[in-house]
Amino acid sequence: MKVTPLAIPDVILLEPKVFGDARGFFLESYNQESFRQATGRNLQFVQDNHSRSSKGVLRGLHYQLAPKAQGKLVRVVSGAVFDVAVDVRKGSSTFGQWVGAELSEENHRQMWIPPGFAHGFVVLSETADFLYKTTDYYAPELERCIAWNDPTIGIQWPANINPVLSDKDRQGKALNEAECFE
Ligand SMILES: Cc1cn([C@H]2C[C@H](O)[C@@H](COP(=O)(O)OP(=O)(O)O[C@H]3O[C@H](C)C(=O)[C@H](O)[C@H]3O)O2)c(=O)[nH]c1=O
Repeated sequence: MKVTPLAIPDVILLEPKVFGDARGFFLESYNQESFRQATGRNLQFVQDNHSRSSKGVLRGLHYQLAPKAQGKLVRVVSGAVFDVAVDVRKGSSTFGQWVGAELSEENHRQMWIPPGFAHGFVVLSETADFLYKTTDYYAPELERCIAWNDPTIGIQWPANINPVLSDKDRQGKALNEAECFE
């Protein structure tokens, strides 16, 4: 597996080995020991999620506060998205900074987003199936949303997106008003 820490090195891009043959391909989408070696974290994931979105849908920027902060291991099995993580840990030297990468069925990339980061993505293809594992359970009462276009974060989303947002995401808070991690 190829392991690439991003500009905020806690966020890691993982590219599993793909075994192609005349039938198609095989890859290990998750291997606990490989993940531990790649991230130095021996984690238990407790939930698998799957969302399907059409082109231009933007989901995020979401995170759950402690004690239900979620680490996420995300991937795309059909289509393509631009995936983003934002450091919302007040004590971090990279607080308010973001990293992003294109995840797609073609590149098989996965992104490890630790607890303490807001997460979101925008769909680049006609549709995208987004699968991810989380290290804690869904806790809506602890879920928070930061505005996708907060100028103090300054995410460089792909050009010309006109995002389709949920009501919740349309009401995302500015980072300086949001409840963050200490
Ligand atoms: C996240 C979640 C949602 N739901 C229910 C709650 C709603 O009735 C429905 C849609 O939820 P929501 O609009 O919050 O889904 P997304 O906008 O895809 O939210 C996710 O999108 C961003 C990108 C994330 O990183 C989070 O994992 C998560 O916040 O599914 C559940 O039952 N369990 C869950 O774990």
